[in-house]
Amino acid sequence: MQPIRLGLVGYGKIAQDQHVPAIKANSGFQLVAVATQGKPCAGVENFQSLTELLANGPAVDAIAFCTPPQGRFALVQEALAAGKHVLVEKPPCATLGEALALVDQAQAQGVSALFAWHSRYAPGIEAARDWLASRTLQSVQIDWKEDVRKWHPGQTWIWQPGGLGVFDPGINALSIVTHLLALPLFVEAAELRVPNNCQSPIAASIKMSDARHLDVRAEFDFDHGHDELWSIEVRCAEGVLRLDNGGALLSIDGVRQTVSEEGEYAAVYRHFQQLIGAKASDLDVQPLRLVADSFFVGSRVAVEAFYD
Ligand SMILES: NC(=O)C1=CN([C@@H]2O[C@H](COP(=O)(O)OP(=O)(O)OC[C@H]3O[C@@H](n4cnc5c(N)ncnc54)[C@H](O)[C@@H]3O)[C@@H](O)[C@H]2O)C=CC1
Ligand SMILES: O=C1O[C@@H]([C@H](O)CO)[C@H](O)[C@H]1O
Repeated sequence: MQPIRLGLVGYGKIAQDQHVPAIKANSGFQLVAVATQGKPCAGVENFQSLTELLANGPAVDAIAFCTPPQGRFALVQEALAAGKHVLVEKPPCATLGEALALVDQAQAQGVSALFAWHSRYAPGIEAARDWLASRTLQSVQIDWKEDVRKWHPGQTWIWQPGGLGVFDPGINALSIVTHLLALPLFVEAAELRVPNNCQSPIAASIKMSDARHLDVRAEFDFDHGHDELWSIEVRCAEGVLRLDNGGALLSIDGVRQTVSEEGEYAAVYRHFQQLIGAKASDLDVQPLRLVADSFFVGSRVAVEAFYD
């Protein structure tokens, strides 16, 4: 079977760290062209824009998007209009409206599309979801804290409108929790702590609940120490489930559980390949809705300026 000919737009940090290695390790894909505004990708044809890639580049079946969320909507629209399958990094767009429009356009075009919530593919997530399915949940505590200087060095877009600030990593925790829980979550209150030289928060506290009044709390921090804290604790009547290291580690009542050995991005691309084969799509906007609602109801607290 011929490999899926893949173009990639936005050869930046995550494309270099995760996407290109995962593509190269999956014989179902062949990376044939890159469109980027930064350094070129070795070994493939490079273009300054998606438009140029589509017009003058090699034939592609699918496009992976690793650009910042601002401006990504028009790029994905262009690929869909050209009949390409699309894999879109999180968050899918800068606004919920854009994401919903992409859902409709992908369906109308009859191509496969994936909003790639990469943290949902962490090794412990499916085992955690299976365990929780038959338990009586009482509360959820999310602590998602990392150093923006480590994970987004020099990236000014993240502090601009649409860049989400600390919700850029925090949305990963929301993508896990919305995958683990059976009922939709609602934002009851939020506090967004915004540096006085930024347009998006550096830290946030969020209180959420569901129709059964489950108590879900989240603490996000982008100015954390070098050792990340990416943990989710679910207290149930039957015991306590913890996901640590972004979902790579799962423990139940303090006992470490056996989890998948597949990495996040290997699983993301395997899923994309399966969707294309099945002429299907996977386009969940719930994590982005929770971020939007946090911005709607969140109180703003000005904090000291942030400098990279
Ligand atoms: N940095 C990280 O650790 C992770 C980032 N992500 C997500 O991946 C996305 C990108 O993040 P990073 O790679 O860190 O950002 P980045 O700033 O390192 O890379 C973005 C790339 O897109 C290119 N670009 C921007 N506009 C373009 C356009 N119109 N056409 C072609 N290329 C364009 C830039 O030249 C740059 O190379 C974000 O949505 C982020 O949330 C996901 C997982 C981890
Ligand atoms: O999606 C993201 O993941 C984190 C970090 O790379 C851990 O995976 C990053 O801040 C955010 O963009």
